[in-house]
Amino acid sequence: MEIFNISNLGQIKKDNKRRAAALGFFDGVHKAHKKIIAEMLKETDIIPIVITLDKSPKEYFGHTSVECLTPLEKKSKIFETLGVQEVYYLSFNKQLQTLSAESYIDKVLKQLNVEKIFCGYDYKFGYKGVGTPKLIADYSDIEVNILEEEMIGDRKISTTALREFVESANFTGYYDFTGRYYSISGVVVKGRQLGRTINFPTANLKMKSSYLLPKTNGVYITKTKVRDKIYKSITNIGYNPTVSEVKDKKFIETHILDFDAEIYGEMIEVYFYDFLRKEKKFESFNHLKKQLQKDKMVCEQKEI
Ligand SMILES: Cc1cc2nc3c(=O)[nH]c(=O)nc-3n(C[C@H](O)[C@H](O)[C@H](O)COP(=O)(O)O)c2cc1C
Ligand SMILES: Nc1ncnc2c1ncn2[C@@H]1O[C@H](COP(=O)(O)OP(=O)(O)O)[C@@H](O)[C@H]1O
Repeated sequence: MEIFNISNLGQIKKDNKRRAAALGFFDGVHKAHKKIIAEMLKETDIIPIVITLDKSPKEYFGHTSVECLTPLEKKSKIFETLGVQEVYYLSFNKQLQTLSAESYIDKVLKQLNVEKIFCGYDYKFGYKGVGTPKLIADYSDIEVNILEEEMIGDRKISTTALREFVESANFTGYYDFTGRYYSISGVVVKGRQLGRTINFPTANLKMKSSYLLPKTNGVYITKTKVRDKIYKSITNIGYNPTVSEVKDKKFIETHILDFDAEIYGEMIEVYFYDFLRKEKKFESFNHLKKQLQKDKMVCEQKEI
């Protein structure tokens, strides 16, 4: 799969390849997103591509980073496993924000020889979001395919639903709506080096992107992918009140079961399965150690 980071629309070069494009922001890549992509992939004689943004308009207008479910790298990996051949991340900058809906069709869709588009019923684009799938059909010869609202039970499949699932630690809900357990990736960095002194080394995660996290600080039953293998793990999100008074920076650290290797600087991925308990301030480090032994036992016994 090829990835194109487009900071200026002039970078999109005309060629003679015919394309079908899935359009949208795709945060979380849920089952409705996957259906849009699957519909596109039924077109076998034409290159299947995704055209999306490098950041959400909300992030652009709010001038802050918004925690997301699938930062670009993760999103790209998912697109690749689904069979997408090209992804275009358009920089959401002044040029794109002020581009009229018609110019978007001319400078992006037509320039890429897009013959068919696939999108959700609520897809909007162009300056002030006035562009709709209907406008594409009226303004061009491009075939427009719209996926109507998809439900699971009585709930609409949406990124909003996924965000609620993550924040409230409803990881089975997230799984049901996406087909994947929620995961975050990061590099292992040095901490206080205390964990090993109680036989609980804990890999401290430094995330490259800003992920949405469960709201409650505490311990989660997780699995961790390290060096291409997956292990059970117990992961704490919080301020480590037993060893620290300050609350300026949240730590995410995981003790990987049945694993023993130095992994500083390596990339790991933590998949969330269940909430175990809230983070507590213990009387002593030894009391924390006893609790960690219990946490580990629960994790060992849990079928995940
Ligand atoms: C599964 C797990 C549960 C934890 N629970 C708590 C807790 O309830 N309270 C707390 O203060 N710290 C908790 N911690 C964080 C520890 O304080 C921290 O891992 C320890 O101080 C070692 O830190 P280090 O990696 O910087 O050496 C937990 C860590 C893990 C991995
Ligand atoms: N089972 C394990 N789980 C997590 N980290 C492990 C494990 N075995 C070895 N390690 C290594 O030990 C480090 C954590 O030890 P710790 O004493 O908590 O140090 P730090 O405070 O730097 O995190 C990890 O970053 C990793 O390199």
